[in-house]
Amino acid sequence: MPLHAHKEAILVLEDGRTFRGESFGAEGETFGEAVFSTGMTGYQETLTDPSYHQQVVVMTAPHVGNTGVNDEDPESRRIWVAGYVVRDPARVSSNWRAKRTLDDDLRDQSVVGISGIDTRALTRHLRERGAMRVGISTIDTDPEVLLKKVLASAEMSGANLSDAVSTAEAYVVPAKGEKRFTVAALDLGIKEMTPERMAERGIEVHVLPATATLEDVKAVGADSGGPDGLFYSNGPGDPAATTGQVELLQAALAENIPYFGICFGNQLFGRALGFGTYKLKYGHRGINQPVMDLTTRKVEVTAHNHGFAVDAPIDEETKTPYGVATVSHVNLNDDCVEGLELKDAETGKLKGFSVQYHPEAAAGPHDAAYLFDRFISLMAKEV
Ligand SMILES: NC(=O)CC[C@H](N)C(=O)O
Repeated sequence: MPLHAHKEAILVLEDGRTFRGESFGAEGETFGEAVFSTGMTGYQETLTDPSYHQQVVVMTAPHVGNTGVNDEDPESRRIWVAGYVVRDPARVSSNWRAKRTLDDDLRDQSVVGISGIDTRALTRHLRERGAMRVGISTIDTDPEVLLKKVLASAEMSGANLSDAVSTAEAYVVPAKGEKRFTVAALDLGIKEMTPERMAERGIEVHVLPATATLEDVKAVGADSGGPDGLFYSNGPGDPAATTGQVELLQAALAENIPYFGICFGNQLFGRALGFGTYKLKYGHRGINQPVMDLTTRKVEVTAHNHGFAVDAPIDEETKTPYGVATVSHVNLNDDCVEGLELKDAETGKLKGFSVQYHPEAAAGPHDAAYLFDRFISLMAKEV
């Protein structure tokens, strides 16, 4: 199926750098934080990851859309990226699962994109200057006009976005096979593959809205004494702008509810333990990031999507009101904190852990899937 006829489009960064191309997906105007993803596969998973809410994603892979869009790979109910930037969109979808083209899907979901851009130059610019606000427009292609609007658009620092992407109602993902544990999972922007990975290990997952209280958490599995564990998902926004969920986690830790967190859930775990968070220059987004598990010294190749990180000392124990915290994983590219662990100060038993990357990684790699088994061991009190 050929691409639709496309209009002239313009992309303007907040520092004034301008790129011209043609519209891809919906026509119109959009704003967000410009970030780049180095994943060569998994564009459907990227587009539908709620953590990308209010971000304009630049794909470094030059040819995007080859396998079209199917109904199995979305990570949530819709596309969340605020805009999409590609070099060369595929003109045909070549996959037996494809139901529509990427161009059509972006149009149907009113996602404004731009193609024909020198994405290598744009990525190099973002690497050198850092992630920044951007606008894409097919409505007014005067860079001066668009720049003014970009400068008036929302910043990512300080943005609290979880409520906007979270589920309105709690729901249950049943355990597959024999049910072993019941977990309360706070949806801060959860990806569908996360409860799935738990369910296939015998966990009944009660997904709760981001606004859930300690009572809501404790009501999960109340007939068998409350939840076996608490999980915090990935999600968009600045972890420093969140207080309610940090306090909820502190209250849960004080009650010794075993904890597992992914990505935003790692950052909020860090904050609950008293660490700060900071904005990375341009973040980690892709599926080939090398991370070392500091306990085993084993290196995993992992999927990432984060622009913030936890500020915690590596190779040092930190005493907290909830136990002793340590950094469990680091990124080998930039030594950034990629995982945290909390142990009981007296018994040395694990109380909670979290990682900054994505062990559920629907588009792969699956090196980190062992972390879901670790959550099982934590709830079974084996570690
Ligand atoms: N995927 C995530 O959970 C991202 C967390 C946070 N919004 C960040 O950008 O760092």
